[in-house]
Amino acid sequence: MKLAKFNKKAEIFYTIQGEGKNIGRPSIFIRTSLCNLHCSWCDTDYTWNWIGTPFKHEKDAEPGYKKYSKSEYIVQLSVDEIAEELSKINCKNIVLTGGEPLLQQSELLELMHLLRKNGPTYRFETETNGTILPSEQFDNLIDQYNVSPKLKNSNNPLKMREKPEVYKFFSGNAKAVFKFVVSSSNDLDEILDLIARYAISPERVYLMPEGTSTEKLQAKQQWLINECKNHHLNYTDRLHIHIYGNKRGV
Ligand SMILES: Nc1nc2[nH]cc(C(=O)O)c2c(=O)[nH]1
Ligand code: SF4
Ligand SMILES: [Mg+2]
Repeated sequence: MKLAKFNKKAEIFYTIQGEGKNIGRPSIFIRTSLCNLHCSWCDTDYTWNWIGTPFKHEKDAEPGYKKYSKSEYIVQLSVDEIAEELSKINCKNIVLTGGEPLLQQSELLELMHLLRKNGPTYRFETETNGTILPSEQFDNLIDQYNVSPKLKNSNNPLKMREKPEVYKFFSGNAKAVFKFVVSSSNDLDEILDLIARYAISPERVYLMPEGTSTEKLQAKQQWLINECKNHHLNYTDRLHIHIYGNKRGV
């Protein structure tokens, strides 16, 4: 499986879930590489913004920002090697993230199989951008989908970011919760429109401010919480940013 490479090793880390329904829960994160979308504010751009690709990123304006080389930012690990890494950590809540983890769902399925066989108390969550259908076998093993539909503010073309059959699948799946990244007040109408069109129940929706610093998150907090109250949606912070800052592996 292709995982994000960090300090010459696979980006597998034990921390607390910083976002959404299980905020605060001790969890092991496995960060897969590769993504099928290219959000201009993505904070894991080292999983997709490869040298030679035409994708734009907010950080293009920063002096010294460079696209990534696959050999420096991808590490290939077998399912057995990943299971071996996980066995060293005393935690059974696994969060599959990326990039877009469902691009490698057959390998992740194998990993979940293997882990459950050896430890039936393992629990699996996957983060996903909601554009790829999980297989029936994957759906049988996963416990929770954290679906994060991408909006206009991500700068992905509509045809790539909104896959109606996939949104319908997740809307009808009781294991799915939805997490919308909110950049500005312009995003609200678009979110409410998606919730209405796909009949997503409000108690399964989390609105999360976009930002990779406490200052940026707090600037949106009061306003966004008011919108959550108005529309009976949940607010979620990005707890790990407040605790650790914008760092990898936390
Ligand atoms: N602590 C922590 N919580 C997270 N929740 C979602 C994350 C992600 O990058 O997918 C993430 C992450 O990178 N760290
Ligand atoms: S879908 Fe997620 S990982 Fe992919 S570019 Fe967007 S924010 Fe980054
Ligand atoms: Mg993240």
